[in-house]
Amino acid sequence: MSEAMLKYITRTRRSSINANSIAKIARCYASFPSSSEPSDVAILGGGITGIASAYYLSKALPATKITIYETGPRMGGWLSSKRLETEGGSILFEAGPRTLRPDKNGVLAARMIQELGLQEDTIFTGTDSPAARMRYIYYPDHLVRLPHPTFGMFQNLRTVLSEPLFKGITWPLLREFLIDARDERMDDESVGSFMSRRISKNIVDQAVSAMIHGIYAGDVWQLSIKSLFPSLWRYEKEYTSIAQGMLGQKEGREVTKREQAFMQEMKKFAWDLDFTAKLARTNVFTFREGLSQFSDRIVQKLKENKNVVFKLDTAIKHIARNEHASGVELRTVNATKPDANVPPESSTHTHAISTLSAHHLSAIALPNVTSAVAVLPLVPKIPAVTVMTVNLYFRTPDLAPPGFGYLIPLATPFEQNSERALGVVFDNAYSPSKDGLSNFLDLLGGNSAGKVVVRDSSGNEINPKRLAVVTQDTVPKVGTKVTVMLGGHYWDGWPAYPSEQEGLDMALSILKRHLNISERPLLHQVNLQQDCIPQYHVGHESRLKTAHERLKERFGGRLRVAGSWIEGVGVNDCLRSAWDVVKGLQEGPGSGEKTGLEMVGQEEVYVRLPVGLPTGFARGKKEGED
Ligand SMILES: C=Cc1c2[nH]c(c1C)Cc1[nH]c(c(CCC(=O)O)c1C)Cc1[nH]c(c(C)c1CCC(=O)O)Cc1[nH]c(c(C)c1C=C)C2
Repeated sequence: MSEAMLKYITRTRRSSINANSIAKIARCYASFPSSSEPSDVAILGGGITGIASAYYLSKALPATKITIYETGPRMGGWLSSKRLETEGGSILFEAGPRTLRPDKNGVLAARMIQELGLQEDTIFTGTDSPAARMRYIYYPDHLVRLPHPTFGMFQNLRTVLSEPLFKGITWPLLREFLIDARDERMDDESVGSFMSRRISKNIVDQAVSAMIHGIYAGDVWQLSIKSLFPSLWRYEKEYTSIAQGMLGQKEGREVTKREQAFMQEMKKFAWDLDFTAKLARTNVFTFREGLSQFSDRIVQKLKENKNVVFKLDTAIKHIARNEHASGVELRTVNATKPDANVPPESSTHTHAISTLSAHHLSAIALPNVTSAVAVLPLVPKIPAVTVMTVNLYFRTPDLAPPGFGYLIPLATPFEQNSERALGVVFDNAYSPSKDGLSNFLDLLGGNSAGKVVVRDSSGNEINPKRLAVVTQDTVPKVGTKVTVMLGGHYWDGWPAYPSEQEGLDMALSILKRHLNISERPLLHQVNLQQDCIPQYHVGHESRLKTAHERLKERFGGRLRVAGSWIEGVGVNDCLRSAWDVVKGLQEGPGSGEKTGLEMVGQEEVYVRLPVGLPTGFARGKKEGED
């Protein structure tokens, strides 16, 4: 019996119990969902975490009513792909993330692709492609191609010995295993501090800061080593050095029991083995219509389900436990026509999953009373950075070198990066056009008629199926497509951001200086993504633990959280966060203790996987196989 029911009965007992009140109790009992059954769940936020949570929930608990509340007019959040028309076709631009990786949490995206029948629209970029092998850092005044095993020992050695990028890095890296492990009492530190303590400050300023720009657009001197690279943090403690920790993995990779259980669960899925074989050779993947096609397909699937309701253009003003503590109450207004005279609409749900930012959630969870007592925010402050992405398309092909793109480290002199760019993505690398393949594809008609046989450069006949490549851009002759990334931590505390025109000018100036591109772009799109990447600053884990305690205390398991501020900032991490929060809801016992953050900072038990054991999907089985 619920806490609310008990309260009701106690109150009723004080007065006389008669037939009427017994009937009232019975009615009341029937209207209360059993203690923690998630029969009516509100999902706050229609970004990728929100819709993935709805998707997993609708599969795990099909009878549950799900309502997704989204402030904006569309679902998908930061996943935003747009097609721009140009001569003879169109070019697809991504404002936010553009590719996904199949490894680790990527197994969830892979699984959804199969479940949603998206394989035919998936663009796979191979592990042996230029995108996977050729990555660059701009330092101090030119692009440096990073060493890769496929370039051979001689070439790699030459790069390391001749490039200023590697100055003050190579030797400290080799003797890292001699450096003493940290003091036991140290609870966290910045990535920059950890790496300079164990290796050198040069490696931080010249290299690690670049990598951190490419993932978090953040400041290496503020971000937490414990939250961003937990295995490196652990190797130092358990093995006394990073090098020895890595060597230790040769006997079999160590994973937490939680990860092992997740992988085992993923393996039970009835994988299409052709698909997983492709994924095993894939570095990154995307879709014909960009990453929005992925979120759109999830939404389309959800729309087929009569238990799922979408509330677009609906801003949540307030969230609290309802009167009987048997659920949560939301107060919402129309986001397009906010009118102070129209009272907010109220709705009650047995549970809510918030996929909002930590800041947004804390703002709507403030108690509705004017009180002199300051109330602690539900989630302690987790900052976020703003990134401006500038998509550009030039008519001339190959204006950028082959490869994924380049990153700009902190150490790059100001005069080489006065615009404070973080890096540039060469979008052609993962998004091929029909061009180049078009000759082959034209021949295909003849081939299927038995007239023409297509051969590769070694004279081997090419299977026509191999040529049926999915492409994003539809122009007959592809030009150069790049995205310049600006801002991030460099813009922290700025009262205003550059305008679209200023962003465009800054991007063109960077490309002129770094790649000598002076052509005017045929197409461009400037996207200001405000507060798009949460920053896991030093102490992040303890902030999450605090949030867990407050959520538990104030919402008793009725409000759960998921999103990019919890398990990682990538799309795959958001899917994992959605998966985990739904698992938590599905597991009845102890649900009042659950918040979506219950796994944070737990004493982890590690197990060793047998050598070469692949990730969750790679050993998939056909349905019915043991
Ligand atoms: C809007 C800009 C973003 C920057 N980082 C991310 C976004 C969305 C998130 C992110 N980017 C990467 C990862 C690692 C895991 C992965 O999925 O690969 C994460 C969590 C790697 C990455 N960085 C860039 C690209 C194209 C990718 C591949 C994944 C993706 O499409 O986002 C380029 C890049 N991203 C940022 C910058 C400054 C940058 C510079 C070249 C910031």
